[in-house]
Amino acid sequence: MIELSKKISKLVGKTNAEYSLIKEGDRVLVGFSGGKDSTTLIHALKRLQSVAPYNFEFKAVTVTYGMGEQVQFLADHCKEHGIDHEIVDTEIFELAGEKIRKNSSFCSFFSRMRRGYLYSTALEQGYNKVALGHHLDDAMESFFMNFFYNGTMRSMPPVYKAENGLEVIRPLIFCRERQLRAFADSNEISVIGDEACPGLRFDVKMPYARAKTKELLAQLEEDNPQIFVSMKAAFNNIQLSTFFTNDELDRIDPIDEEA
Ligand SMILES: Nc1ncnc2c1ncn2[C@@H]1O[C@H](COP(=O)(O)OP(=O)(O)OP(=O)(O)O)[C@@H](O)[C@H]1O
Repeated sequence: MIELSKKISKLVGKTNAEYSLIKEGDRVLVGFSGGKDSTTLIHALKRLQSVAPYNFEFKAVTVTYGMGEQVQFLADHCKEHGIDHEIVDTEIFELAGEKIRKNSSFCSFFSRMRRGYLYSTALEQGYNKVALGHHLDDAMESFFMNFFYNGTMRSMPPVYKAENGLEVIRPLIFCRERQLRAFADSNEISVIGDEACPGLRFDVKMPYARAKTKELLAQLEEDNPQIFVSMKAAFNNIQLSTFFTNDELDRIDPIDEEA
């Protein structure tokens, strides 16, 4: 029997309610890589399905890249736990060699292509939402990577509407990565490692920015264990008029913090 911690199921329930992620009648396609995050996600949704006062459907979908990946064990895992599952086989790996844009990281190329297959499968099969297993550490890392290396301030919202009309939801967005790792470990579920990005098989630009940012946040958290609490609060407390965007400036600042 799979044990989902109270903490995770409470966080998922709360996030779901606060952002109206899943509602009555929703059909949710879940991106299931077999990593610890999306493995937790399918079990968290299974649990939500059993306790929520409304009905919704979901199916786990695994996209393969055409690299001869062995994913039958993921189908077996879902079958064992009564979760619908489908494998979508693609040739992304072959395409990557030909089509990758200069200076774009291979991991982001794979991620974009994979997302495309998840979207088209959802649309073809009448799903209205796509759920992904991103968590709070992902949101913060992504924010700081963009901040430090890409000159933009952006992160990962709990929900957004894609151009094709699908809603993309992230029910684990307030869970810490270590909680998801603990879930997989304590249930002795064999998961695909985080280094599974197929881009790492090419001798090209590695995800240096992510590794550096992860390391930095871990160091900062050692000194200040509350740092993620503060960062999460900050994401709900954005004061646009204190930045440099001309259109957002108030012009009159009653308390000049820097004075
Ligand atoms: N091969 C795949 N097939 C289907 N969905 C995927 C696949 N790879 C990733 N996803 C989805 O995209 C999300 C983000 O992918 P990313 O590679 O950044 O995840 P990760 O942090 O390694 O997560 P996970 O532990 O779930 O693999 C995953 O949590 C999952 O929902």
